[in-house]
Amino acid sequence: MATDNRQQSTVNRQQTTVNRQHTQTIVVKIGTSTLTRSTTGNLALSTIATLVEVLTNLRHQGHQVVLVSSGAVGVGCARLGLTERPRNIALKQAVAAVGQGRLMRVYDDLFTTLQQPIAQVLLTRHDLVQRSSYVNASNTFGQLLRLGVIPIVNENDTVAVDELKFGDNDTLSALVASLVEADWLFVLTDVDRLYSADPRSNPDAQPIALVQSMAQLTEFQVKTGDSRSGWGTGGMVTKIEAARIATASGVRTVITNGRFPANIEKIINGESIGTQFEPQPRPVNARKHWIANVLIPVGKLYLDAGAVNAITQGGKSLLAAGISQIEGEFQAEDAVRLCDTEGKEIARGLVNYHSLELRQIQGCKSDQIAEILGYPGVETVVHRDNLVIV
Ligand SMILES: Nc1ncnc2c1ncn2[C@@H]1O[C@H](COP(=O)(O)OP(=O)(O)O)[C@@H](O)[C@H]1O
Ligand SMILES: N[C@@H](CCC(=O)OP(=O)(O)O)C(=O)O
Repeated sequence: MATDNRQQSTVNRQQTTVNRQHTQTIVVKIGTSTLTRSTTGNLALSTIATLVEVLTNLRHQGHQVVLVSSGAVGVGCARLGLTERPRNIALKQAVAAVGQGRLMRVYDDLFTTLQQPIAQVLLTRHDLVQRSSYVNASNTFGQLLRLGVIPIVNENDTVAVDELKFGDNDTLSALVASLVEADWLFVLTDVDRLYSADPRSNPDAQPIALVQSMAQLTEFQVKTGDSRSGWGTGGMVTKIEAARIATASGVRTVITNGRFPANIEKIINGESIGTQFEPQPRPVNARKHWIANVLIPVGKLYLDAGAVNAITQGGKSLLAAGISQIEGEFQAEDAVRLCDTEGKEIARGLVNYHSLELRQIQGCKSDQIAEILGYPGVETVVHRDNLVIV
């Protein structure tokens, strides 16, 4: 009997492994340069139709799929006869409102032809920096995926305020991939892969097939410049940043040409197309991962050598006594960078004091805090539960 149970549990384990291999969560990001024709600004219908077919096929194979689609501004411009991306924020936000509806109409028509339900999810960074709405968004994605729906995500451009913007959908796609604990993130663009330099201006740039760790990019001497296609926003810089966030969340990331969506399936099946970034182990502590990768640090604390050592080697909380200098204005519970004496970031965390209070108690012993501030403050400036070594 015991042997039977053991055999059954081995079979179950094997079954789970097989199921896991078969059921993967795949996030695909498509940029404006792939969605639209650069000459007219019109939608590249054949590319979009092929993408819709590929994503629906992946669903039929049992995978969970999320599409992060840019294009609201580009499509809105084409609809309104504007020939370049508006710089004025209010105009851009108005144009995005025109384009987003049109974009979803096209997706819904195409996916409906294949009986694939979709959902529109518009997010701002603000939605993800609040821990409660981050968890809420995660639950909503979970439900949509269990219902077999393909969520189509974009930044909520019409309401996003400058300070709390993703700004580019590459970063948004990485944060979504992390949120849904994806296995794959495909960043589709108008070049076939990452090169050692921008291939538009450097014909000798070398293609890069595999990046095992982000440190290798320095080794390969990758240059990204600030070049981007006519309608794109981030260029290669934001795609690499997306790969950094996603791989740190345990998500295998691929940069590849969006003109051939069928390559997505080939890549999942092991073909070497595009540039693949190998994932790190999935973080065990979701809250610390959120602090390190989702929050935007608003201040900088310089620490003395003793504090650096206590935090990095001793796993201790940060005390006021170890702070030598403070940069920026922040509220209690904002994210701040913790730096060594040279200004190199060593950790990130949620600070327990307003910057004005912290300036009064920096360098002081914890038992002096109550007297200086006139009320008993907390002992730690950044508690170790809210602190992540970077
Ligand atoms: N090292 C590099 N390797 C590949 N492409 C690069 C590199 N540096 C810059 N680029 C540029 O990045 C562009 C893609 O970014 P972008 O225009 O923002 O596209 P998307 O609209 O797909 O987000 C490419 O057309 C290319 O010219
Ligand atoms: N939210 C914007 C996306 C901007 C953006 O990141 O564009 P892209 O560089 O083409 O992926 C839009 O829908 O136009």
